[in-house]
Amino acid sequence: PPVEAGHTTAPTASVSGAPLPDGFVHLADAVPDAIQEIRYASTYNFVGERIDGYEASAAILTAEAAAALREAGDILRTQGYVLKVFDAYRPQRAVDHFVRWAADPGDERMKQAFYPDVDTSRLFADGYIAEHSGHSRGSTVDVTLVGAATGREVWMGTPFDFFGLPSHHGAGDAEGVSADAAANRLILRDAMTAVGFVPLPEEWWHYRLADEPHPETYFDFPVR
Ligand SMILES: C[C@@H](N)C(=O)N[C@H](C)C(=O)O
Ligand SMILES: [Zn+2]
Repeated sequence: PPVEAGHTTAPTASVSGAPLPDGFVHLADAVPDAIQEIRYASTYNFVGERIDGYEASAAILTAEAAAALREAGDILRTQGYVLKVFDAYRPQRAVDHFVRWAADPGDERMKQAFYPDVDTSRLFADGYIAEHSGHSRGSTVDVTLVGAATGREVWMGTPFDFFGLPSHHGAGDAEGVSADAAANRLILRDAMTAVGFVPLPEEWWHYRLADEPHPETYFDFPVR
């Protein structure tokens, strides 16, 4: 997957080879045309290192979430887009890694790229990272659009995991988000909500399946 210069990708996904808990699927099997760029399996993310629990660069979801995502992909294909997934199931140990990282305010190596205007100490409090994340329940996904004809990511006004006001739904001119980018966010949001996902107000890329099968369970099996 493409990463910024100086950063590394993770080992290649084993895709369907690795056994998963009952009810979970590899997206490479369930939604094969979705592009994957699993940032927490690489060093190009807001921490700046590969995140605990990501042993492969693979997207995993509950079967229910994967089926809904597939439907969203079907809708978007008719409009000339394919989905790109940055994160899906996230082990609790990965979230714990985020918590440990945030407790060390001296480690701001990725601040300029990911949270230039937000103090590390505010990232959890302001809703950009969760100590108990829907991702760990297996039915939440971070996604964007790629043009089917161009193969290029559609501009959404900020990059993925840019923590700050410009990433909020409803951001516009005042936050430096163009009308085109705002319209692109709506294309994604309309497709995702049509199939049962709910957006997160603070992050245009983050969607949780409303009718998730494990609403109380935070899983910790590794991504492989
Ligand atoms: C860290 C970011 N990609 C994300 O998913 N944030 C939400 C709030 C979460 O951690 O669940
Ligand atoms: Zn997310």
